[in-house]
Amino acid sequence: MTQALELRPGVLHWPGYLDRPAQEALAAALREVAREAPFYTPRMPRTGKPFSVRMTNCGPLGWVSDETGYRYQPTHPETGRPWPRIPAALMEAWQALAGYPHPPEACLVNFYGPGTRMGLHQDRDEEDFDAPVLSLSLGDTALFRIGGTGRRDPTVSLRLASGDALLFGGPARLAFHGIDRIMPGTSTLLREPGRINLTLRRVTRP
Ligand SMILES: O=C(O)CCC(=O)C(=O)O
Ligand SMILES: [Fe+2]
Repeated sequence: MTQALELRPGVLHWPGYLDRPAQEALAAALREVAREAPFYTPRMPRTGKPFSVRMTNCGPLGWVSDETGYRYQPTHPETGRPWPRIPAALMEAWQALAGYPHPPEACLVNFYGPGTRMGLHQDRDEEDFDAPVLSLSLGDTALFRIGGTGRRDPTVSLRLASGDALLFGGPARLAFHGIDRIMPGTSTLLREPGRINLTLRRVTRP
């Protein structure tokens, strides 16, 4: 396994955690996920403004957003069907990296097309903040930014490339983070230009 870099307390980065064959296998597993649970366009609470990022989920619960707010739910908001299972390779990554004895319950799958971004936010819709959030990236490199638990705290930027793993937990569990931009043409992994990010989350208290 590659060595983790600790960017600040509670934020760990494993560049190239998944090698190319593992990335290809995971991309194929995600195409299966997306066949059962198609990517959809979430909307902002209240305003209903569409996100530029498209999303789906796997696991017993999935994170969704629409006019009524952010929440976790067991079914896809458009098909009404249960989310597909979390691929085994992701469960293994959680076991290897999360340092948390209970399995993740949700895996949010984000698709960033060229030109999309994600504003600074906290992941705080979970009941269990003792568990970290584990992120894996596939496809084009992203410029990721992470700060402290205050919106105006100073931030650090890093590139998340295909195969990279990133964990934030402990003192950084509620750190503000976001994606400033996607760098086109930086990966040949996916069939279309863009980036997939997966975040594994524990939602309920065990
Ligand atoms: O795309 C990323 O690397 C981060 C995604 C994220 O912060 C989220 O889905 O909450
Ligand atoms: Fe997030």
